[in-house]
This record gives sequence, structure tokens and C-alpha cells, in this order.
Amino acid sequence: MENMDMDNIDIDNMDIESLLKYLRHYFHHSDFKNETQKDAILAILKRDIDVIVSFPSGYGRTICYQLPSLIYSKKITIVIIPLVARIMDQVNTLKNLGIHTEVISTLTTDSEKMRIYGDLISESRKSHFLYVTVDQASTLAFKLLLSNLVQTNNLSYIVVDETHSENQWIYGQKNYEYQTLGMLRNKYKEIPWIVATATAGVDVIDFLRRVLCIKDDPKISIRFSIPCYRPNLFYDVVQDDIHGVSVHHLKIFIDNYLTEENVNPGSDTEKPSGLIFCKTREVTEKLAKDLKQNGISIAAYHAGLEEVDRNAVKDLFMKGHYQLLTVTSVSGMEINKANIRLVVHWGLPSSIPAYYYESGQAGKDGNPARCRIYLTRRATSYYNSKNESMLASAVNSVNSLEQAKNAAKSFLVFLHARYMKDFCEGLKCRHKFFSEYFGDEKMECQCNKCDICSIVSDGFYGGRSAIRLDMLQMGMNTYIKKICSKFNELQKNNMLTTTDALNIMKVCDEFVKANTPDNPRAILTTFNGYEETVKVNNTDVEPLPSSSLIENDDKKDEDQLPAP
Ligand SMILES: Nc1ncnc2c1ncn2[C@@H]1O[C@H](COP(=O)(O)OP(=O)(O)OP(=O)(O)O)[C@@H](O)[C@H]1O
Repeated sequence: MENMDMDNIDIDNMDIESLLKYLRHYFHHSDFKNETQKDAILAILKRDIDVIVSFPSGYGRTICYQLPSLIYSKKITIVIIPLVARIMDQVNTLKNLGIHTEVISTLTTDSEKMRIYGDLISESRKSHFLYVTVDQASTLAFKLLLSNLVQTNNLSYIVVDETHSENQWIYGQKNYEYQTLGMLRNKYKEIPWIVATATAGVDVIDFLRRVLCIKDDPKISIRFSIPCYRPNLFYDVVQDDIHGVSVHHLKIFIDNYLTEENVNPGSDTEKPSGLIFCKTREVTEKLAKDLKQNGISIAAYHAGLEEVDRNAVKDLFMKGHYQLLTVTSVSGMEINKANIRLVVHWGLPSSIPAYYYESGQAGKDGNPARCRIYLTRRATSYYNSKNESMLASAVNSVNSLEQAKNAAKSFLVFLHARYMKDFCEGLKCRHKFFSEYFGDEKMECQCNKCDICSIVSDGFYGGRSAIRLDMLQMGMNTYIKKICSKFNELQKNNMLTTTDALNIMKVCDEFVKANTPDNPRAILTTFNGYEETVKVNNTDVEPLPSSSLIENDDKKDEDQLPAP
């Protein structure tokens, strides 16, 4: 695609009509998708500030940085994305629009890397974008490229996108890779950084700011976000104890919903399709087989397949040959298809954000879609007292920093699942639950967008607290003390409430994130001696319906792509 000439354009005074010309020229869209997209593009174009863009899926966040990058046609933009599949998604879209891009991951051979790096620093460079996986940012070759591009004034932006997909491990081991990015951000302050995520809670944004050294100061950064509420999605939860054999129930749901005339506008690629998220590869295979025997067009898609089979399955699904896929978490998030009309979770999702993103694969085209959780007996069997005592003994037997971290991690997993259980068993509007979790402004409950609102009038359970910012501002030791006392109290009373769960999650997050705490001994001492019991004021939340606890280890699939 030919570049539009930028030489005569005054960025500071660019009017909307000129900007729209670029949008039409490069992306063939006649207008901005929404006001926030327009505002974010205008802010990014100025290149004088870091920008955080946080939109729900399908609201057009990628164009927020792709368009300004193309307007600076003589420079290049580096885009850092953790998952290769998501990189390829963007790259293919750009290539189809005739826009040159390069990709470097650990799959790239040395000779190919040499060619790409050579091309990017040459004057005859064709590419507008270089996409890299996070691990590449710490390589010497990448750092040399960066240094060269900055010195020659050939770099327009550094973008870190899809950061929400790191949500699961941000709380764990791999955050050192993002710390490398933080060092680069500090070294090249003159280059504007764009951090792009789907909907993210204050905890994730706070983490990203800290690790990427982007201060919450209007002179340094600005954030554009769109509330997480997606009115085209209908949420419900089905318990197999109530509805009998779930596979049968699921089949009827698929038959009824995916074959409705009004969601099936015609050609094969437009055929309504669906994803079924399962906890393990084994379950994806089994469920796909069961449904296939019931006449459903379906295949299993997970990282355990041979690459050639994996690609074939994905391709056939994208083309509409398979109507559904059973997927594991990571593999399901690789799919980017606009007309997914149905996302089912077979068993308890691992956390609220994971559920929000995974279910958010539905209805990206803005048309109505269904999101349903089947809560199976298998999942609910984790609500048992055995897990409670296992967790208690893990915390009680902490004698090393490593054990303390592991205990904190199991506790975190347990609490995420606990909160998820509350989502499923509570009587709060499903959309409102998400809004409060992500700290959105209070939303008015929309009737008929979830099972709860369809059957129960809202207000009955009003007032549940959202994420508590004050917890984030406390010191480390206070956090640890809180973990211990809350846990102690939990053991005694079995009265953990939603707000407590969320607060304790913060505590655990902090603890797990602290790779080198200043004084590990002090932390351990505090962890072991949790006499202090804090009085808990739970007037704003209902006690959980079940008195037992859960551990959501459900043989969690270590579903990773081949190392990028
Ligand atoms: N101004 C626009 N007008 C019309 N369509 C648009 C506009 N901007 C983006 N889109 C389309 O909206 C869809 C979603 O955009 P994009 O992929 O950027 O969203 P996203 O928020 O990054 O979604 P995801 O979280 O799924 O990656 C794409 O099909 C894109 O082409």
C-alpha cells in the first residue's frame, strides 16, 4: 500500500477530516468505531506522552496505535505481544491490507533475524511494524536495533499489547520479562510507549504502570478506557445437578441457539459458531467426541495436537467447516472470529478476569451472543473440607521463602476460584459483577442480559464492594499480616465473603509478585505468627452459601504454545 505523504501535515493541528482520510486509506473504515477510539488516536498522534488504552474486545483498540504508526510513514513501530498466535492475527490483518510487517520470535531462525534487523536499519526499509514476543526484548540484537532506531530518529512508538492475556501469570513467575521492558522504557524516555489491553482491573493497570515505569501523572501518561459492559452478550449459569446429564443439555442448547435463522445470515464463513472452554486437553477431546456422536460439527483444539493438525483444525473452524471447537484456555484465546455466537465454559472458569476475557470471545461483531457456564459435579466436588485443611496445613508449615510463596500462590488460586464460585452461585446481575470487579463506574443493571436479571429483580444484593484501592496502597508487612489474620479467621468461622476474598487476593498478589523482598526474614516471621485477628466488617456482602472451601487445581492444563 502506498503511504500518504506526511510532509505537509501539521500533527498538532490535524483536523478530524484529515484523520478520517487516513483511516479510510489504510483501513477502509468510514468513521471511528467510537469516540474513545478517536480521542486515543489523537492523543497518540502527538507523541508527547505515554498512552494506556484499555477497551473490551472488539472495540477497536489496535487501530488506536496502528493508524498513528502508519501516519508516521517514514518511521517504524515496535509492537510487543506475548502470544505468537495473537501476533500472527494482527500481522495477517495488516498484510491483507497491503501493509508491510516483520515478526521476530524464538521461532525465527538466526539468518532470518539477521535479514530482518538488516532491513529495518536500512534506508530502503519497507516495513512499518516490527512485531516481537516479550522474550525477544531482552536479546542483545533487539537492544542494538532499538538503539540504532532511536539514534537515527526512525522509531515512532513502542507498543506493548495484549497485556491482559498475561493476567494469569502477571501474578507469578514471568514478570521479570516485563521488568526488562521497564528498563528499556527508562532508557528511551523520548519514545512514546503505548500500553494496550482489553478490559483490565485497577490491579493489572497498577502492575503495568509499576513494571513499565509509567507514572500515573497527566504530564507523563494518559489512559483511555471503555467500560467492560457488553450489552450484546447474555450470560447464564447452568448446574448439571439441576438439569441432569449436561452433555445432553448442552447439545440441546447448541441445536437451539446455533441454528436459529436470525443468527445465521448465510455463507459458510458467516455461519454462527461457538467455543467450549474446558479445563484440560483430555476433557476437550472427550467432550468433542461426545458431542460429535450427537451430530454436532465439532473438533478439539489444544496445544497437545501436532502443529499441522492444530493449524488444520483452526483453519477449518475459521472457514466454517467446524461449527464448534472445544478448547483449553490458552488455545481458545488464540481464536479471533467475529461471529462467535456462543461461548460455553464446561466447569468453573479459573478467575473472574479469565472468564471475562474468554467469554468475551463471543459477539465481537456486536451482534447478540450467549455465554454460559455449565457447573458440573466434577467442578463442584472441589468444594470440600479436605481442601480447606490442605490449604491450612500448607500455610501452617511455611518454613522457607519458597514455601511461603507457594502457599500464597495456592491461596491465590483458591480465592480466585472462590470468587468465581460466588459469581456462579450469587444472585447478582452477571454484568454488574464484572463492572464492579473491574472498578467501572456504577452501571445501571440492564434487564434481560443475564439469567439473574431475567428472573430476579435487582437491588436485593446491592452494595457488594469492588476492588479496594486502599489495600493496594498498604505496605508489604501489613499485607502479610492481613493474609494471616484473615486466613485464621476463615479457618475458625468459614465466613469468607466476597470482599474479603478480593482483598486477600490483593495480599497474595503482592506477595507472589515480590521477587526480592527487602527483608524476607521479617516476612516469614510475620507469616508464621499470625495471632493478630482483625475484626471484619462484612455488612456489605452476603456470606457465601457454602460453608466449605475449594481448591481449583482440576489438573489445570499446562497448555502452552511451543515456546515462542
Ligand atoms: N473505526 C472502525 N470502524 C469499523 N470497524 C472498526 C474500526 N476500528 C476497528 N474496527 C474493527 O473492529 C474489530 C475489532 O477491532 P480490533 O481487532 O482492533 O479490536 P480489539 O479491541 O483489539 O479486539 P480483540 O480484543 O479481539 O483483539 C476489527 O474487525 C476491526 O477491523
